[in-house]
Amino acid sequence: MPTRSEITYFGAGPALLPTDVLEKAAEALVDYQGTGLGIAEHSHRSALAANIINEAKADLANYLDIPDDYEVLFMQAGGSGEFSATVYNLVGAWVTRKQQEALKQVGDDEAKVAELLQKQVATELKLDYLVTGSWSLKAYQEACRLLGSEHVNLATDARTINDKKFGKIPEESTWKLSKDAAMVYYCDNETVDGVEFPKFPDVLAPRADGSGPIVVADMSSNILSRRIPVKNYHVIFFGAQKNLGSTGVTVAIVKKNLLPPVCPQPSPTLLRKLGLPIGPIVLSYETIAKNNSLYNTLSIFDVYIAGQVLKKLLATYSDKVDGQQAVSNKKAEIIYGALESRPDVFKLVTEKPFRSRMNICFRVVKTNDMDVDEKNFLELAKGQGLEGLKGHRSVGGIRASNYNSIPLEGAQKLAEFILTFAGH
Ligand SMILES: O=C(O)C(=O)[C@H](O)COP(=O)(O)O
Ligand SMILES: N[C@@H](CCC(=O)O)C(=O)O
Repeated sequence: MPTRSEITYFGAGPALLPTDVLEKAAEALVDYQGTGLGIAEHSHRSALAANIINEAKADLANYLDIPDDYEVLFMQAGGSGEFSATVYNLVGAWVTRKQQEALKQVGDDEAKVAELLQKQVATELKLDYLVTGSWSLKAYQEACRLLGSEHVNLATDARTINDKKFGKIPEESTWKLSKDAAMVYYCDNETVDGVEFPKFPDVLAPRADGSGPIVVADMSSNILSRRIPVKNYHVIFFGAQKNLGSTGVTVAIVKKNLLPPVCPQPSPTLLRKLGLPIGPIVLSYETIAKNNSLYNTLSIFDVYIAGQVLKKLLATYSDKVDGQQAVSNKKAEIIYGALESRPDVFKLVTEKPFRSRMNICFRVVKTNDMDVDEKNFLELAKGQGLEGLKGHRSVGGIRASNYNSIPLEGAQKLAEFILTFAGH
């Protein structure tokens, strides 16, 4: 049986966590700070739980330079829960904005306001989706399920320019963005398909006066690995189980102008009148923010692990996320470099400018039987302690997930294995 130190785990999520964080968490699970009780036993409403939440929030804000006009929320329904949460909350915010405008236009007459809003919902309510991989596709499908596809605009579908497969991002000039969309949604890094936006899209940038598209991004699999212009977004969400911590918490970074007092969610009565869906209370950003992430029982143990990972990142990199970004880029370069040096054996799935630094997807063609070659690759890799390299079941192939906890030596070891496997 291999020991932990003999394995480099390239799984896509849940992913490797730093060993010292796990050792400390294991102690905390039995006895947290000499209290005689474990961290998963203490009340989530205790002062120590509040400290853990507040420190994790502050450390995340520090590491990513999140401006003061954003709220950090710990939520619980995973990335998939956020596919729904973003729809409910952003549609609600759109209705509130239109309601505020209608009040100015027709005065305080409830029936007239509702009538005007009904017309606007029918003719103007649109959510824009940039579909560049399996996860943004799922988010798009969820929006269609909740709202009806007449309200969901597929602003771009990357498969249309790549032989019906994901692997490229269409030119921004071809995106069909709606006027005044309730949100423009995209997934910054597609875990399954290995596609990452090289930078924030120019066409979505805010104007000089701060106005512009309402941008929402899923950063589940590349958060904490590069600097992001937080101020360009209204919502950034991510599951913890790749770069942040253990499965069980999902973070939403929400711009405060989506929350009360600026933008309270519409009443359920109004939403019912408008025929719009009413979200579960546990997915309401407003409710979670009002309760400092403790509307209902939260796994403080998972927040604690996330907090410890952040403390380790802050202690390792004096320049915070920039330091990690340099290391992440270097590790990706090492692995891609090895693969690119043997195009006769390895076929990279993603076009170069859009290659994910986090999920490196490729096929192995050494003989004329790819299945056998890939099985062989995985088996030999495992023999070297290189695990978790199997591609997602929906697409097959090989995928090396290069998250923050993979050390530089781990990337080097994989690169050496790649070259040895290719042979002469
Ligand atoms: O984006 C990914 O990669 C993911 O793994 C999803 O965020 C996972 O979603 P959930 O399983 O947490 O719903
Ligand atoms: N996040 C993982 C697992 C997703 C799943 O299969 O549910 C992946 O993209 O590979």
